[in-house]
Amino acid sequence: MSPTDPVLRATGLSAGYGGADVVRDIDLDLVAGSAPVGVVGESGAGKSTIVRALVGVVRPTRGHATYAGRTVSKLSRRDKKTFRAEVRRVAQDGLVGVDPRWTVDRTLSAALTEARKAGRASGRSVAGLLADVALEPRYAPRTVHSLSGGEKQRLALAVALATRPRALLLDEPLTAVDPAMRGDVVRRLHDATRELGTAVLLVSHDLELVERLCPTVHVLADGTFVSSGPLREVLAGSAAGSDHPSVRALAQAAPLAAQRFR
Ligand SMILES: Nc1ncnc2c1ncn2[C@@H]1O[C@H](COP(=O)(O)OP(=O)(O)OP(=O)(O)O)[C@@H](O)[C@H]1O
Repeated sequence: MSPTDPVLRATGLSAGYGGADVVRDIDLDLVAGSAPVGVVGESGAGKSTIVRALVGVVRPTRGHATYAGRTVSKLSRRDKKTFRAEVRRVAQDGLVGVDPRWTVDRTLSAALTEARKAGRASGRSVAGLLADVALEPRYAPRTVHSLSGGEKQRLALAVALATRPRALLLDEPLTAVDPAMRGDVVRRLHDATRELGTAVLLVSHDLELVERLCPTVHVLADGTFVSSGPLREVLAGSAAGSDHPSVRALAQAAPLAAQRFR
């Protein structure tokens, strides 16, 4: 695979539930080392469904998701293991599969050991991972269940970073992190993913967060990407497709953000 080939690609991807498509004809490239890509759109538009289809949790009804050129839904058992280490999804409810009785230190040490076994060692330490998500060293001896919602979300990001992922799919990753803290976390996450060469997809309602991290965004409406470009241009109405009613509604629903970007 050449460095400019997409790690993850959706081509004409349609997917949904119970035989009804929620998203249609989605084209998306995530290239290692390139800038993060954002997806915004109203609640229920299908943003999470795109992420689920990219990781193979939801099977496309048309088109496909490919990982390093291979169809995600047809990966062999062995390739799936590599896929899970190299493509990490962090959703709102964050810490899936983590024992809440473990300490933060043990959780991250275990993630680093797994990464080494998978040949994905990043050279990071527990302290480095904590710093990547703006958690202070004093959190290391704390048990996972004692953390606040926002701290758990940051720990989930640190666990994902431990495997030096080729792609990180972030689905509302910082909803519980207080707004004052969010900027710092985003800055550090941005630096860490750039250093690791990780391709990032960010799905969020938080336009400020998307604007900070993603030079390019796609607006999802009626199951398809109706407008794409820098968020500033999308909200100001000067990007391709940004005269779509759903894009105008998005700009109106976020008047402060739209004003900031004007
Ligand atoms: N497991 C499921 N079975 C049936 N329908 C589902 C399932 N998961 C999601 N849906 C429906 O698919 C549509 C898209 O859901 P999805 O979670 O992808 O939207 P979203 O844009 O991420 O929404 P939000 O911003 O509120 O998280 C919604 O109408 C939702 O009710």
